[in-house]
Amino acid sequence: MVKVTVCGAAGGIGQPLSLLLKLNPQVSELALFDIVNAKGVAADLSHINTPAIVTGYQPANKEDKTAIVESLKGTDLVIIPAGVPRKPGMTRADLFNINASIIRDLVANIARTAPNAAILIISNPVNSTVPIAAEVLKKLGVFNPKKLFGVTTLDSVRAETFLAGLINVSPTSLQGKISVIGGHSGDTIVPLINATPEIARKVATLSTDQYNKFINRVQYGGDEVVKAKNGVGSATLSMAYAGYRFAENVLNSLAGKETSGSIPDSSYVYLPGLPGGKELSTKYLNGVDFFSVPVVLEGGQIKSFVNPFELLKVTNDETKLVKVALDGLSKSIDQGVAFVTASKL
Ligand SMILES: NC(=O)C1=CN([C@@H]2O[C@H](COP(=O)(O)OP(=O)(O)OC[C@H]3O[C@@H](n4cnc5c(N)ncnc54)[C@H](O)[C@@H]3O)[C@@H](O)[C@H]2O)C=CC1
Ligand SMILES: O=C([O-])CC(=O)C(=O)O
Repeated sequence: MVKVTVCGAAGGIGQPLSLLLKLNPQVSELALFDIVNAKGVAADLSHINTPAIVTGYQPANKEDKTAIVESLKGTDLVIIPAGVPRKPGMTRADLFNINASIIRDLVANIARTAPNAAILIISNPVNSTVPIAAEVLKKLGVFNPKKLFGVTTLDSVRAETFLAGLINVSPTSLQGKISVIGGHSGDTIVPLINATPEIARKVATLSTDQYNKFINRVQYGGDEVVKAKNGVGSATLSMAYAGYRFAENVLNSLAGKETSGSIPDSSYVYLPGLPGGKELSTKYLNGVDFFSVPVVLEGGQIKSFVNPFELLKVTNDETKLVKVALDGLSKSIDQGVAFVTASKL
């Protein structure tokens, strides 16, 4: 019996993500929360002949807290794609002003109603919204760093797709063979494509220009979609796929299935809360505490992480990318932490 709650379920990501969750036979209850149209989406999905019972929760007005509380009661996993997406010309950081308070308030409700749930944050800027969530959970005394995940899977999905085209392999075959670490925006995204000898041999055939273009495309893949959608939003379908891929990892771990032997999917996490995480942060990350690393899951939470610098092959070029990433990350993390410090919960 697993209950999953999606906050922002009626949005561009929320709808296809909820569809994919409805198809998962492990999900017994799917609670859809949104400030608009959650009931409509729930009614629609509820006709699909899979076991999950789908319910929609929508507040009657701004003061109404019943809907969010009911959607969260007894939930095992909360996935959050609530908030505004980018328009052309905006960076993810430009979303902070609106999305920071949305995440703060949703996570405060989770802390009070479902403190043991695993939380997956999709809303941007992920580099700041995850620190916001962590600070809220800390302030309310229920922070479990093993259960807070920033969803960066779309960066891996893009890296697998774009690299496959360059080295002539099937994109699917690259899952678990390469890795993406760091954060989730522009130059904080660091693809590690030499992690396994088999792929590193093929990568060695790429020219410097091909390599640089590949890195840039993964780092700015989000902009490619924002531009193509031309004012209508950002990635939704590929994100729903990526979010589901990570959620499925969590669901599988809840069902007792072990993370497979290849490199597991990364997530943006609070390292000092994980065994060996503070050492990783101090030794390799200049004290930056939030970072996306491959995570091994067990029972719906993080069991351990793969230290990329000790267990995966990180080249000199990739080390330089990490240095650049740390700069941007520390600013975004500080901004998120300061926001919650100044907030009344
Ligand atoms: N982590 C990642 O890799 C990615 C993150 N994103 C981010 O995901 C977020 C959502 O994107 P879209 O689904 O395209 O946007 P959207 O505008 O289509 O949907 C957002 C939904 O959130 C709802 N919402 C707003 N405030 C809410 C609240 N307080 N509680 C519950 N629901 C609320 C809206 O009513 C709407 O249905 C954006 O911040 C976007 O930047 C998008 C793509 C990739
Ligand atoms: O680019 C955006 O704003 C949405 C996003 O995070 C992505 O597509 O990676």
